[in-house]
Amino acid sequence: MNSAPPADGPAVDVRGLRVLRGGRPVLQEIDLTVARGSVTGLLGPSGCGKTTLLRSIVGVQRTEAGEVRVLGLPAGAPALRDRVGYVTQAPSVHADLSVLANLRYFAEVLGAPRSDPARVLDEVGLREHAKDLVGKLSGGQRARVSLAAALLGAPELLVLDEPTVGLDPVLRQELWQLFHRLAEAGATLLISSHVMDEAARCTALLLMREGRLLAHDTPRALLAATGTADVESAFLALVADADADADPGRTASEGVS
Ligand SMILES: Nc1ncnc2c1ncn2[C@@H]1O[C@H](COP(=O)(O)OP(=O)(O)OP(=O)(O)O)[C@@H](O)[C@H]1O
Repeated sequence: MNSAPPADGPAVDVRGLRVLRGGRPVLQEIDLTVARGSVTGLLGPSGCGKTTLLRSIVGVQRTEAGEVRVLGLPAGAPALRDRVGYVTQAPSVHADLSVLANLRYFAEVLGAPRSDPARVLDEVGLREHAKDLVGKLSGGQRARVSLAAALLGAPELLVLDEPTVGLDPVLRQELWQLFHRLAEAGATLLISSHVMDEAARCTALLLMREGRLLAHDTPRALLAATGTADVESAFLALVADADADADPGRTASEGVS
């Protein structure tokens, strides 16, 4: 008999994930869970594999090995379509339609309530721009239209790829407040960033480097474990540890030279 997936398991459960892109391994031995209701930050330098990991979680990335489960189901399962919202780095909204027309269109496709476009417009602070053509908006405004589209239907998991890039500090702060409001209302947020100072705003952190997970902890526990005062220093300490583990001879020879 098929039992229903547990509603209290992790929002995301990744085991032994390995991904090749262009014939090269870009994710290796990734094991992680994302707790329901968390605001989890996925941090790491440009090119370390953040987007590839997010794509694997939303089920649009071909994987080589391992298992990715989302809300108890295999990543990309049709039943997850309206339960997972995904915002890519490139705006996925139509430039030649107004903001509201875009949101009405996506609401229709998703079968979201008719009142949803107005609700999400308010949430991202774009109500005054409802009638503007998306193509005439600023980059930051366009990014918020993509975010609004992902909020339609109130998905349980939101996967956001660098949602605050190019936004001014006030807007960034407003968006982080929105992320926490959504989490308090029961959603789970997985948010990538290469800006380490955004880490402190997360309830959990995944630190990545060169296709591997370096750490998975709360910001506070990470600072305590590394004896550092900020996440950037913690990251550098973890990198130094990982390098020493990978090449103990280097540290030893550095010690005698
Ligand atoms: N379509 C592709 N074909 C081949 N290799 C790719 C492709 N897309 C990405 N890669 C490679 O995969 C690796 C991981 O890329 P990915 O976009 O996941 O990193 P990222 O951490 O999200 O980077 P950024 O912060 O710059 O967006 C990089 O080395 C990149 O060059």
